[in-house]
Amino acid sequence: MAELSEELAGGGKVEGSGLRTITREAALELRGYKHACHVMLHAPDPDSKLFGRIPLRHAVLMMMRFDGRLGFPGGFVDPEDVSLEDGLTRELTEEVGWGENLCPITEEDHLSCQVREHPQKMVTHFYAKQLTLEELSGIEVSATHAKEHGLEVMGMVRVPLFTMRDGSGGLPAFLSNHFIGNSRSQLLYGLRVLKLVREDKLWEATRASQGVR
Ligand SMILES: O=c1[nH]cnc2c1ncn2[C@@H]1O[C@H](COP(=O)(O)OP(=O)(O)O)[C@@H](O)[C@H]1O
Repeated sequence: MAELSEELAGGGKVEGSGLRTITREAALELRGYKHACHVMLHAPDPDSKLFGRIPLRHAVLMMMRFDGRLGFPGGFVDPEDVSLEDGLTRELTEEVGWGENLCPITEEDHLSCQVREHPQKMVTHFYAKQLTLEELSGIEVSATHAKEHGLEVMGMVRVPLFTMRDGSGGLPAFLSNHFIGNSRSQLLYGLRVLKLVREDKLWEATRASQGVR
């Protein structure tokens, strides 16, 4: 139970990593740490209904990585990048074909930040960017033409935010996949703070995901 609350609060759990939450400002003061930035792209989808009855409400993107794990688009910030957001945009260009037609990712989109000591000293910055459904669908298409398509990125996936009547299909089954780093807790945190899934539903789905086979 304690672990669940920790994950929903964005604390997460990565075995032996010594993960802790800090502010963006404190992260930028750190010396000798690598910074990685990842973003949850999402869009309101008020009209779509699965099987004509399950309202989807929002579209949220993650990606299938080269290593068979799910994660968010993004990556390590290089020393040449002017800012964290600049590094994130560069990674997004390579991974999903992020174009200049889209609003740039800014400091205001920064959602949370965690520092870890093992296996290497690094900070993971998590962003969330709201797009229109049309823009999000455009990203799904441009990702198939991006530099890393079929290489580091095997494909974009939408996260099912609903739970099926059987109690395990949908979000619980999705959460039982393998996730890279702390991306699973980033997902839960993003869904919770942006109110994309009701907190009680999120709690239930997280619990149910432990029993999915
Ligand atoms: O979605 C994510 N959330 C949090 N950490 C992630 C995510 N994806 C990858 N990471 C971690 O961030 C670091 C950078 O990995 P990534 O593969 O994204 O960057 P790269 O393309 O620059 O190599 C790695 O330590 C990886 O485990």
